[in-house]
Amino acid sequence: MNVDIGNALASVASPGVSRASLERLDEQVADAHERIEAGMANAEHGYEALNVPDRTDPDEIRAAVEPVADADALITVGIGGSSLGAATITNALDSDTETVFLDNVDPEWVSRHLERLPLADTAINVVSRSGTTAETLANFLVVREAVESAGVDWTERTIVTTGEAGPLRDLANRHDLPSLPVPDGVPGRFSALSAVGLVAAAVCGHDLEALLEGAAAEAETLSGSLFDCPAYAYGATSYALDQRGAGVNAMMPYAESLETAAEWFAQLWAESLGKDDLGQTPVRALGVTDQHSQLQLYRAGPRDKLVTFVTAREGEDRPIPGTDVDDLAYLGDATLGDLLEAEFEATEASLAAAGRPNVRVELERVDEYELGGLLYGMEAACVLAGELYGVNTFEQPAVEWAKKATRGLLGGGEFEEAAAVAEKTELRIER
Ligand SMILES: O=P(O)(O)OC[C@H]1O[C@H](O)[C@H](O)[C@@H](O)[C@@H]1O
Repeated sequence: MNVDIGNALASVASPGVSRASLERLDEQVADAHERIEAGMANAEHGYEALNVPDRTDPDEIRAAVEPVADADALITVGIGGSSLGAATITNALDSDTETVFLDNVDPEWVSRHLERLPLADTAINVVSRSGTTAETLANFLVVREAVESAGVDWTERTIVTTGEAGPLRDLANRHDLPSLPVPDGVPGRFSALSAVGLVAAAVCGHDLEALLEGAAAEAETLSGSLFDCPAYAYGATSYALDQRGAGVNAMMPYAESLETAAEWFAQLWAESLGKDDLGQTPVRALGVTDQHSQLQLYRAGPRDKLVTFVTAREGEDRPIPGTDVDDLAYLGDATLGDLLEAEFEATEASLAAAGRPNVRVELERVDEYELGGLLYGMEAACVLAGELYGVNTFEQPAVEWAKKATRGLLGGGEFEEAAAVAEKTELRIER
């Protein structure tokens, strides 16, 4: 990926970061890079995530999915980091295999999918690093029962990706299911380029080598200066803008296929950096659609936002048919791609003209290689930002509280968090 931070400079935007400040920040980037390199070299928890492209074996993943390679549909049961990476890849790329991601326990929605899908020709991809996540295990039990009721042997259609030990690992062993490990030391939100994200990609027939090569090429750019490394340029600029008041980071891909990438980014940024009263709030937007809903706020609302555009330089195009309506004639000389690009450039310029900081992340096109680069690049940007904030990027203790409370409420043990639910302060206004 390439990154253009010109519209984040103080000469353009407020908040903005001056060239001189960036140069000072670059000294901290050099120190952070040293720390990151050492963490990678020693396979330390979290830093190991940046070694994933080197450590992932595409043959092992393809062998595990071989029994379901002919599936017409794929249900991935997982949540957060065990779903969003795979969804980012498969939603971005074209495939004949329909993909469904059960990352919610809304019963009506789950049932609707199960009633609609051709269960006899559907593969099931269960993913949980811990193997204990209630939503994932509950959904898996529901899917398994539905598949059994359809007269299908679920053990022949299921692939498990999980940690070395835990209830899901036990289940995979008991039924002799094809299973893959979640690499050690790699938190879920950093695991898209391991089996966690690549099983779904393999079932859909995507090029795993290209995904990993794109990521490896991005890894090659990691260096001690933000001016030489697009990922660090993005991480450092986002951090610097947050320090100057841009506490919101709205990611706005100009490609429908990249909408899920903004969701994946939101988890990465929020769970990794949101701690110790610090962190930048990720917001999901989509170009051009959200020009007609959120742009007003981004251009004229509080000066607390960085807008991150993600664009692809080339892609499939489609001409706009001509018309004899005079006022619409200009459209007939263009393509949908021309319109998309013109709208992107106009939006970017409109934010800059209003002094609102924005950064452009450019891909050549939306394919496996470029996606691998984007996923890896944003992960590296996040790790760098975590170093600059001085937070523990790789933990998410605040998420655990609600997990314990939920478990307690369902009778899964004694948790003081569950008791706190009953203590809610009320001020009800009723009709
Ligand atoms: O992969 P799992 O162990 O099932 O975890 C799934 C997700 O749930 C947790 O609550 C964490 O906050 C996420 O970081 C994680 O990606």
